[in-house]
Amino acid sequence: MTTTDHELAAQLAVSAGRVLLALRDEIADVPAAELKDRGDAASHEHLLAELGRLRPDDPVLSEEGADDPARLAADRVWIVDPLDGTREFSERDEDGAWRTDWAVHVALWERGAGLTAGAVALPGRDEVFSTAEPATRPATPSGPLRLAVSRSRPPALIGELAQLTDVELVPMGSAGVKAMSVLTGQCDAYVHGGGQYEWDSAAPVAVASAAGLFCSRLDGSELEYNRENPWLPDLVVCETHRAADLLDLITRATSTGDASPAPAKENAAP
Ligand SMILES: Nc1ncnc2c1ncn2[C@@H]1O[C@H](COP(=O)(O)O)[C@@H](OP(=O)(O)O)[C@H]1O
Ligand SMILES: [Mg+2]
Repeated sequence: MTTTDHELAAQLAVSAGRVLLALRDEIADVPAAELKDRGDAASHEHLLAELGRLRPDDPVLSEEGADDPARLAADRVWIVDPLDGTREFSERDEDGAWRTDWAVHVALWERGAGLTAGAVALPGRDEVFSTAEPATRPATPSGPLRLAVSRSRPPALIGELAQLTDVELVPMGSAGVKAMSVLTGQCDAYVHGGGQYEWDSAAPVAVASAAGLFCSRLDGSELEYNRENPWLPDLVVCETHRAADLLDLITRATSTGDASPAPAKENAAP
């Protein structure tokens, strides 16, 4: 039986997560920097090997690999972040348990259609969200807007939003974990500005969109993938009915200026 792209995205995100958990068990005592580097590399190698075996004609855009110029002419490109929330993967909480707010992202982009399949695995929680089985966001009680926000580098924009409306900030690591927190109802929105790359948001946006959530740039424009420069610095994920009000709020917050200039590319083409 052939595996669909939806199923493959989910299987690969889960199997890369297993590689990461096994590696961390094996080398738990190494310094955090080494754990991060070896985690990034092991998951990347696993994903590249499996995609090479199972989808040999499709180029891959990975945070951890040299950019493959062939992707710009390809009709199908896998966009993967082998370990999103790398910092959190290497850290323990105050009780000494490993943090669980890190993810594996696997997405498929197709020419003319955009993101068509994807999966976000949260291996530390034994969870996977994918386009194979789109989830439905549960109804949540009304109250302050619960915003998922970076725990290590919250964008200036978030402080400006908090001046304009009643918000509850919910800090956590990983773009995938934050986007999935909107899907599970833990948060009402994920708003990010100031920097990110296509691999940080591709799979979360594929999964969130398939589940009926609204996803766009901060100015409400479409998120575009497989661009020559993978810098994609901002993002909104929320329920559809909140989108107009939230984008209006973001416009008012950013009118005071939260410019996010593109840095030099970190994984420039060879
Ligand atoms: N200002 C910025 N510039 C570049 N990347 C950023 C960024 N802010 C967040 N990111 C990336 O987005 C992901 C989620 O970050 P955060 O948890 O802080 O929200 C992380 O991916 P990686 O862990 O894959 O590097 C992080 O590197
Ligand atoms: Mg990332």
